[in-house]
Amino acid sequence: MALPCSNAATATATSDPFLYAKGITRKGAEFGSLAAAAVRFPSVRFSNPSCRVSFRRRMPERTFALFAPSDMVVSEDGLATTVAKDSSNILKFYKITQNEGINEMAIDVSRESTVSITVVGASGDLAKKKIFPALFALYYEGCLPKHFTIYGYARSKMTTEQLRTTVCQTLTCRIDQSESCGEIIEEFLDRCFYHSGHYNVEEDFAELDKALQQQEVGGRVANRLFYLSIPPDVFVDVVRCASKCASSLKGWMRMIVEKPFGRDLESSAELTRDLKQYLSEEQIFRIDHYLGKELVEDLSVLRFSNLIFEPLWSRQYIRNVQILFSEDFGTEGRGGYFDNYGIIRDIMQNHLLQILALFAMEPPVSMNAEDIRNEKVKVLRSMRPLQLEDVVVGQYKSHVKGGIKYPGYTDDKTVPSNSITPTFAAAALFIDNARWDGVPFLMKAGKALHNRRAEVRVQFRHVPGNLFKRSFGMDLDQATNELVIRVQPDEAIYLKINNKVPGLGMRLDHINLNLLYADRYSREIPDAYERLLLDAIEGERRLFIRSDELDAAWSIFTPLLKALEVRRVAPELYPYGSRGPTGAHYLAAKYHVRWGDVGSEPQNAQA
Ligand SMILES: NC(=O)C1=CN([C@@H]2O[C@H](COP(=O)(O)OP(=O)(O)OC[C@H]3O[C@@H](n4cnc5c(N)ncnc54)[C@H](OP(=O)(O)O)[C@@H]3O)[C@@H](O)[C@H]2O)C=CC1
Ligand SMILES: O=C1O[C@H](COP(=O)(O)O)[C@@H](O)[C@H](O)[C@H]1O
Repeated sequence: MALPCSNAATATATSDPFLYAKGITRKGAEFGSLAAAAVRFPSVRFSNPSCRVSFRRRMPERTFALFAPSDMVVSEDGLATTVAKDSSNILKFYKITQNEGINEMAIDVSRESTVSITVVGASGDLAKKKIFPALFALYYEGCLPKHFTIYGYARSKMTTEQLRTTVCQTLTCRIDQSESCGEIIEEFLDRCFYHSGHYNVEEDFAELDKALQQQEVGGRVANRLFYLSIPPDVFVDVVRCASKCASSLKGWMRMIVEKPFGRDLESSAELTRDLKQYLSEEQIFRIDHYLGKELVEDLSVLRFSNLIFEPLWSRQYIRNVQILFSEDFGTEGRGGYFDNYGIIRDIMQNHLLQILALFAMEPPVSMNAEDIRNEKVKVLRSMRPLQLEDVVVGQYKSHVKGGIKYPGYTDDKTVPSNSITPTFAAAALFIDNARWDGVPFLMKAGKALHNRRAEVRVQFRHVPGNLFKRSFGMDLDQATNELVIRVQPDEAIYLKINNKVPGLGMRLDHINLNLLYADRYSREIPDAYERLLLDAIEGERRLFIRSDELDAAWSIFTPLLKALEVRRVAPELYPYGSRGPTGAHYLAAKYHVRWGDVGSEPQNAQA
């Protein structure tokens, strides 16, 4: 459940023998109604900045467990003293909460354990671009455990100094605290090391293990997180070598696995089978970084914490849902990878489908990982496998604009010149359940389009017997409400409504009720990888993909992917920087839909 960022968590004793915990969780929620009786230490104040608090529902036991460190700061009056460790390291608390049911409260005090994070594939693009910067941002925000070490691992020969120099070039500081930023970067880099080795050689991982042990000092529990930022064909080798030769003896071992998880249902199931020879499902953290995006996480909050939305969230009021992704650049530098996958596997089967699942699932029993993932699996399993006639594919071709020549997809040297891999796709999907029967869920994803954007657009039905239809002219579609959740850039939620233009006449205006994040929230939105890395360190699985979810996702797309390949369906060519193939409009028209991202937006839709 909600995990607070270390320095935001405080728990203060009220009266003996009760403990009252109060703080702001990392997710921004306040927790305060947690009261418990401490059996051993009646009044405790957790003022340790590296102390982390989590609590989750656990029925039917009537105890809270608190993992107490030997050096936890404990005091009746807030002053620090040291507490002796009890033999089990566990303090028991009885629940007194009225509203929350029975909770387990666990304090994972990082001073007791170390975390070693090994970025496998540290010489690569993702490691440099996303993983190291995200780890630094977490360090900068005080969210990493007190004792941590980061190891880069790859075949490239590099010294620790060289890794630090490379990583340093990618680090940026959050503006408001820039004064001591150089110092913080230095501190962070001091914790970064590099070890060169092959991905399939156990001895190399045994050497890594020794190197990790050198940092894991102080007799603390040593936890290990591996981030597999490597091509998928070496996933299993690394998992085998790491689990045999570099797993943690006393603490946990977790593996973050990057996509692609296979190419279809069979290869994905095979990958899962192979990984499970060495790891349990609980140790596998399949990452889909879209789940770490602020507005994607907000979908559940929007739906389930606002009375006004959930009653409208069905076929009764919603005409269609559109999940859109566009990039204004091509596969530059990643053509070799991309050509083997294409846009449907790269974006639709994972990122867009995850958004769809969160959008369309039934309310979960709780916000716990398993409850949410159960609902996602259910809705995915209610979806019809995608048919060839409900898909349009495209590929970008070169285009000259303003005297600049933009390359076509097949101009990339790593792409075969006769490639028919789609760089664009539009699809109409259906969920055969009571809530969504007959509602088209349209997806559109493309590279080298006219803009970079990801958004969900919910188009509502026409107002029955609309008294104002004469004011709208012939085009009633233009007058229907539309809710837009803009994931990026310029995060926003806005609702298109009709409003009377002030004055003596009766003229109607389409206008937005607008929540632009930049206007409302001054805090910088964390990168998706920050949230996901922190969750993996904390063992929070809610934003990671479970294996049955993955199977359900592949079942929807695999028949289509096979049909495209067997029939060698030629993509419709579209110019680099355009809005994509015109076929997408015919597909939408087939279901009486107009793409919401085409045509004019009300004036106040922009950030
Ligand atoms: N880059 C991105 O934006 C995204 C990437 N991903 C996924 O993350 C993972 C890493 O991506 P990215 O960093 O771009 O990948 P890279 O192609 O940059 O590969 C990462 C590292 O893996 C090693 N490597 C590359 N090719 C091979 C090979 N054929 N056999 C063995 N090792 C190889 C190289 O290290 P060395 O030679 O030093 O061993 C390389 O530096 C991939 O699974 C990718 O699909 C997912 C989302 C976005
Ligand atoms: O997973 C991937 O995502 C990126 C887009 O991510 P974003 O966070 O920048 O929107 C995409 O470019 C890449 O092809 C794909 O593999």
